[in-house]
Amino acid sequence: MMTKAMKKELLKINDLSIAYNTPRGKLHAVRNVNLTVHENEVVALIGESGCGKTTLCLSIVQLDEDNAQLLNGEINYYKDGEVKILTQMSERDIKIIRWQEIALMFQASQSVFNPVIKIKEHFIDTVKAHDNGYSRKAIIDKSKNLLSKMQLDADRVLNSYAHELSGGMKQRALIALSFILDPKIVIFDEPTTALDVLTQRKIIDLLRLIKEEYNFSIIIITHDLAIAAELADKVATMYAGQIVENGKTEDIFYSPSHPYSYGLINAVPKLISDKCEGDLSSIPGSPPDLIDIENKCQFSPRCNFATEECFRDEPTIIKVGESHFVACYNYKNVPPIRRDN
Ligand SMILES: Nc1ncnc2c1ncn2[C@@H]1O[C@H](COP(=O)(O)OP(=O)(O)OP(=O)(O)O)[C@@H](O)[C@H]1O
Repeated sequence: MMTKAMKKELLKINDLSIAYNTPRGKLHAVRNVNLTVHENEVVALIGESGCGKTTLCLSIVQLDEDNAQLLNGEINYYKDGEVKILTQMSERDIKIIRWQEIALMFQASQSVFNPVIKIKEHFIDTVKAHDNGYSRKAIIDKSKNLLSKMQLDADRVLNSYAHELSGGMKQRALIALSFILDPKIVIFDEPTTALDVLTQRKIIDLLRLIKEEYNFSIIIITHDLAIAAELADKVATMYAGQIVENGKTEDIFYSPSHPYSYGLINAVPKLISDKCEGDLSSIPGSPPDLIDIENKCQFSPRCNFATEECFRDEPTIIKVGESHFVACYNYKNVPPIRRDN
């Protein structure tokens, strides 16, 4: 059996910085990010809106907006002993990687379904676009299998138009679609946001089931820390374009070392007990303007642990434990999360 320590690296983001060109100047949406995703690992990206999570994920498959600019760094994808530098690939080559190696399901993904063609044709088109030589029958069989795994009536869904399905059914059909080419990584950006609580619960349970059966990695962006706590092996907290903390899920949720992670988790007091509800809005203040970035810890104006040096210099990320990294001068002062509250 392969232990966690032996897991191979699949994706490696090295010192990545991305800015948006705006009329006010460069908006630094992703700043010096390092992140590794291993085979079969679930990585959750957490942090308030506007911290750079979506920009980071879009850059993995070069789907950034036109005004986005890669300032620095690279993203490596490892396959069969070879490394592919995603950030240097031509549009033609990256198109082969998308869906086939790295599938994406973004916030607005439900609109991916063209309203005038049946769901069945979306599965067929996606496979055919990658020229795999599958017959129509083979694609339908595989689609049925995946849709059934998502606990949908496969025949009905395949023969429906998107508007004939509920939001939860569409979302499950999309998840099935994202697996159709056996990708090695699936990126989910807020996969359950627009859904009611019961449907959210169901989708998370199904994701966990499908995850147990297939061998792939997940990067999940979520505002819902309960989802991160439940699904992820590793959590990266983003703030003002940076990963300010990164570690095993247990470390982040029970012994966070960054005051921002601590604040996010404390904003959801029942996170690790049976009531997993809450949002990320309860840390006073708001993230900084990413155009005029000062040389200081970006979280310092909102931080209860800040000292003089936090306002003088931006801390770099350092190792504070096995697989645990943090960018904070005062990480030692951040208390563990109490489990009994
Ligand atoms: N096309 C764009 N042009 C200019 N600025 C942008 C563009 N897209 C995003 N931004 C800005 O980049 C920053 C990072 O945004 P991003 O969407 O990556 O954050 P996020 O953490 O994913 O937030 P959310 O959860 O709301 O999607 C924000 O300040 C956002 O306003």
